[in-house]
Amino acid sequence: MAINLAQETVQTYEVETLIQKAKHAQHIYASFTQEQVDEIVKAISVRLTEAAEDLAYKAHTETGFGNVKDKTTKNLFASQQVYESIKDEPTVGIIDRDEMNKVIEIGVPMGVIAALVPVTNPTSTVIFKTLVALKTRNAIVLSPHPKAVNCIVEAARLVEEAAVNAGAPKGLVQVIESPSLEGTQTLMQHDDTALILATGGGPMVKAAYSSGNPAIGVGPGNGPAFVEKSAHIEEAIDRIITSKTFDNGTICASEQSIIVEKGIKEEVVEELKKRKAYFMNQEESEKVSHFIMRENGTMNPQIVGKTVTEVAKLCGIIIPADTSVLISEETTIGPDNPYSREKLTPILAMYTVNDWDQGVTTCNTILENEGAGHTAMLHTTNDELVEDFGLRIKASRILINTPGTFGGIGFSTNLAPSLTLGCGAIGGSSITDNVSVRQLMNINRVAYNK
Ligand SMILES: CC(=O)SCCNC(=O)CCNC(=O)[C@H](O)C(C)(C)COP(=O)(O)OP(=O)(O)OC[C@H]1O[C@@H](n2cnc3c(N)ncnc32)[C@H](O)[C@@H]1OP(=O)(O)O
Repeated sequence: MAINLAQETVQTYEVETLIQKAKHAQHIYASFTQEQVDEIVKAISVRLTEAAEDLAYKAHTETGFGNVKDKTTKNLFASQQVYESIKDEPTVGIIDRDEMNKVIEIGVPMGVIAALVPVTNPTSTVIFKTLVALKTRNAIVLSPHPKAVNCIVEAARLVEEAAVNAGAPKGLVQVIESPSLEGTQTLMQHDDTALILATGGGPMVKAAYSSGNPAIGVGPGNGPAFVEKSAHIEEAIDRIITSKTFDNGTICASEQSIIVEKGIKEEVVEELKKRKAYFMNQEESEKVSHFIMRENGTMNPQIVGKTVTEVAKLCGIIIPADTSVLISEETTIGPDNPYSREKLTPILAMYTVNDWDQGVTTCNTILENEGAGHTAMLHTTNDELVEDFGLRIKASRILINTPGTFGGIGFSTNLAPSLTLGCGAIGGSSITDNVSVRQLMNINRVAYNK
């Protein structure tokens, strides 16, 4: 007990030191001009683009999740696409003058951002969160998931180095190198923490919300993909398989179930089989079901981000070597049916519905079970149904004819490119936006008498 207390005190002290270093650097940085800030952000983008593959390799080796090729793409998405989307955005001083309404907007930094970094997308999340934090003249303290510390520390080191070389004050990017519950809580509850960006497992996100500081948290996803009867089936299945297999399913906007109208089911199944989906029989489904969740009701890290072959081996089922995803046909939705929940691995549930209305209801029941406010997909060629789906579905990102993984993060859609996706009030979040620079600065307004 005495040893634990001593360790906790050391960790609290370390975190306190990191926050003070970040705070000091941010005070200096707050006086930087837009041009200076933009040079720094550009330098980070260039350096982290160069390092994308190496960091992907390190993230894969350390976590055992996903694969190097897709992690490289995720890193490049953060260093290039996120950068492109923010580079011309004004964030310093007067950012807008509305002459007609006589309102002037002024961008003000928040201060020190506390950023939780998940094990599923570690290095890409570091690149994303540091870019948006530094573009808005904030400092950032990163709290790594304990199983991805080394790659997160390395990514943060490269960001800090690039920033300093481009003229930033030392200390804007800090990392907790020995993460612990105690240390993370100290960070989240600290008076000098301006905002928490919490991406990760449910308990961590809840802890962020109860810290007493403003927080933007990302709840679980559980995206249903509704293949409606007018859908272009070959394209729809191509999108779903590409999305679900990307980095072995680690993106929270990825598809978790397919909802298909019974009139087109046969064609959909045929197309899925063409794309090497493996339909499990009841016995196989039962075996795999025991590995999806762990006893505490959260996702089992043994299957997260693994290849379909690894999952099959672990669960004791035999599948063809070229299998893309495992599919379990389901009829029930609820906390006790793991197939109806989030599975960040190449496993999908499939539900058959009679018609459009039942399909929409099924999507909502799945989201109410888990993932409310996150993401849902519709595959259709009928524009009228798109609006009906949009009006009825309980998701912040309602994606049409696009892969969930890429559509949700703004890679294949025009949503803001982001790796932190708001889930709205229904998902326990204050916003439905894809987080970007707008959510990381305060906007003061000068307003004249009408
Ligand atoms: C856009 C996007 O795609 S974001 C994706 C974000 N979504 C997710 O990460 C999915 C939800 N995550 C999970 O379910 C889990 O993290 C898993 C299954 C992926 C991994 O499980 P595990 O390796 O067992 O880690 P788990 O998240 O349960 O945390 C283990 C411990 O690390 C701590 N921890 C987790 N994240 C952090 C963090 N960022 N900083 C400090 N500590 C952390 C947890 O509090 C927990 O502590 P405890 O053991 O004292 O309770």
